[in-house]
Amino acid sequence: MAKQGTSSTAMGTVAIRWHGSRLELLDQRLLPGEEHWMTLEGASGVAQSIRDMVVRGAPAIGISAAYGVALAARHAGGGDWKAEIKQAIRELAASRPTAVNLFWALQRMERVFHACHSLDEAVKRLASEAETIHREDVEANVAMADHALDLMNLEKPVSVLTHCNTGALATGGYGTALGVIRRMHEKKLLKEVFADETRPWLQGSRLTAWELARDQIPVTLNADGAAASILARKDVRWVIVGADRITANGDVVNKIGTYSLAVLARHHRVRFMVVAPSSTVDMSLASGAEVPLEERDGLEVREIRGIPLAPEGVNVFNPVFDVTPASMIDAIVTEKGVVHSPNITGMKALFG
Ligand SMILES: CSC[C@@H](O)[C@@H](O)C(=O)COP(=O)(O)O
Repeated sequence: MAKQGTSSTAMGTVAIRWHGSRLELLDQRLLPGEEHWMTLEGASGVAQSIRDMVVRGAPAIGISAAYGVALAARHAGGGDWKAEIKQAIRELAASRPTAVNLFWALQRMERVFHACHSLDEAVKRLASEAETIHREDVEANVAMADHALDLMNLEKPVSVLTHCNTGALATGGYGTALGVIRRMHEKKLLKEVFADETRPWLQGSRLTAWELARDQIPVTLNADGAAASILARKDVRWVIVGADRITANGDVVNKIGTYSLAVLARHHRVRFMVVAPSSTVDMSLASGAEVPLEERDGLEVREIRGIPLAPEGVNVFNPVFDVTPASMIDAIVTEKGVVHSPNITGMKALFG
């Protein structure tokens, strides 16, 4: 079922709405042209929505999956309800491989599930845990914006460049890297924000430009290939991006193109900041080389909404994430604090 509605609330743009017995997701495949909400009543629909990128962005995927588990409990048949919920968790875990927030949120839900003695208890406690995960994500975003502003220590407005979409659409609200940019704007410390269009899925042009324009934050959109020239000519002080997984040595896995930006930033002596909640940190993996990097259908590169951009059937390599080595990053900002010049020691000091 689908319906229209507004994605603006008193706290700004939102993309996830929970109503107790159903979950509503703003269909990000259709932005910026159409604001269309999908209504999900079961975990399978939520898993499909994550796979198809109705909802995307690491924290938003985790939050949606948590609500998916809550829905599974609510609609469990009453017979072997435990088996039904376990199956839902398995299905949600198989939706996308890279963002660790998905597995982190499912583990939290699983812990609560294992402590429940009846279906009634599971229905209540799983819904409440999903709401807590959602609320804590927004709180983390606000805290990260504070830490990032302290780190930048700005005395006058500066220009920044960002990649992909890390805003309210990608999180529970406010955003990670885009939350920092939002806060810079609120404090009149933002001169100009350049947004990479982010081929092939166009999270920058379709989502970031839409979200910033909607919140009346001026944005300048650029083709990904223009980033080098912008860093060379436009007095950009910081490149600010999000993450899908940060490993124990401080390597950052994020949207394809992040690594190239880090190389460019280093060449132009522009500082490079990664902003992500601690739910994105995976201390169980030693380095980015161990992270499964999702590859999606070549159709995403070959065409846009049915319009061919390349010869039919041409071979395409479409990895949608890359690994930025820790050595190329100036700071990782989380709600727990900042890791400067990340390495295993700094990561362990903050994340154990
Ligand atoms: C706060 S969102 C951080 C990341 O998830 C974001 O930069 C990103 O890479 C999103 O990828 P996507 O494929 O759109 O889910």
